[in-house]
Amino acid sequence: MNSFGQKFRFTTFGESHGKALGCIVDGIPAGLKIDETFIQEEMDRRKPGKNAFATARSEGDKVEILSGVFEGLSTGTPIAMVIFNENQKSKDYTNIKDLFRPGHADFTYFHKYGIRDYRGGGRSSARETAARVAAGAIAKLMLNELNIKVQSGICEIDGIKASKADFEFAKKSEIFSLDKDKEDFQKEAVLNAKKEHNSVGGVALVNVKNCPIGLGEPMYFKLDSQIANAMMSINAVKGVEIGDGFESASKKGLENNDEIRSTGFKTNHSGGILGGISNGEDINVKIYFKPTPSIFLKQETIDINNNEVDCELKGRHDPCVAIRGSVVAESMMALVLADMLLLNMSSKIENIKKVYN
Ligand SMILES: Cc1cc2nc3c(=O)[nH]c(=O)nc-3n(C[C@H](O)[C@H](O)[C@H](O)COP(=O)(O)O)c2cc1C
Ligand SMILES: C=C(O[C@@H]1CC(C(=O)O)=C[C@@H](OP(=O)(O)O)[C@H]1O)C(=O)O
Repeated sequence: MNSFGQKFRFTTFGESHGKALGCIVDGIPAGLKIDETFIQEEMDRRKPGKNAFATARSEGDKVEILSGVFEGLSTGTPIAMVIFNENQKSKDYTNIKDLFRPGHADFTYFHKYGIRDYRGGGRSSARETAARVAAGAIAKLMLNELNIKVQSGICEIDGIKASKADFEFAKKSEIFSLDKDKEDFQKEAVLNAKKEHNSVGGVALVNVKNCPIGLGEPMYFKLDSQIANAMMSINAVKGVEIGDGFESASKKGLENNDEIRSTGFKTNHSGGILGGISNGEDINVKIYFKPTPSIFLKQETIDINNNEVDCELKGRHDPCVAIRGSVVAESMMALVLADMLLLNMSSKIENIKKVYN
């Protein structure tokens, strides 16, 4: 078992078809107001079974706080939260008991551990990300105290790219699309893939406003390396871009540099991070999700005895994991920033103010 973070630490437990999942969050200063309504709102944004664009598995994802909170305030001791599974229906998964689903973690889990919870992938199911969102909500409550805002949305589905990033619209969109004009095309792509028993990939954008200058350790715990680590730890994430990301490699220096004025940077190609340290501009990160591996088309695979067999899946699956994945990415960003704030607070406390406003 491992945990995430150095000062704001969390670890999760539980399986998709087990009794419950949850997390333990440690390192939160005492006296933080723990708004349970806000935690639940965050859970509701990610939870499955809400609409045609998510898996049909219906879960309430109600969070119960077991420890670390007294009279609505954090006590400075570990906060444990539990979410009971309600809609496991493990009989749906008997057909995958002995075979490895192409694109999923079955093959590697089996070979690494010699035992595998085949009920929907067990620990490898992104059901685990419910617990991350609960932990991320606590991180957000801390960030809110410093007016640091983390938001996200979908900028691309099946190659259909948003040409704007309207986070207010994304909050209302069923698929969290950042672009009102592209939303219908993106939705159509998801529904078509679903109709064809297939799946599509997508890209989420996470944006941070009011991040103070100075977060990030300059060598081995650079802010961008920690963000990349956090995002790549989410199921199905295959790439992370900071600022202009991969496009920077094909630009000239003059085009890519962000010129500096007394009022701040003129542009933000760097995505708010220079030398592994936040520069006070918005942090922008793109997260690339592959298409859902569990699809309902016939595929070739092997079973645990190395026999070549056909794989024909049943069950309930997201047609596009990027949609709910964007909420998870937002939570992971909040967790990284909360950790970095606590890590850098003692030496950088005087910098916990935005210089340019
Ligand atoms: C929010 C979210 C929901 C997901 N839902 C499904 C799903 O319904 N079916 C599925 O096969 N994979 C789903 N995945 C992806 C798998 O969990 C993931 O591909 C698998 O664990 C293998 O890991 P890897 O893709 O990171 O290599 C989901 C991922 C996320 C982030
Ligand atoms: C249940 C959730 O998502 C699940 C993520 C997932 C996967 O393979 O990642 C597979 C499906 O469920 P199961 O584990 O039952 O096969 C999704 O429904 C959830 O997000 O709460």
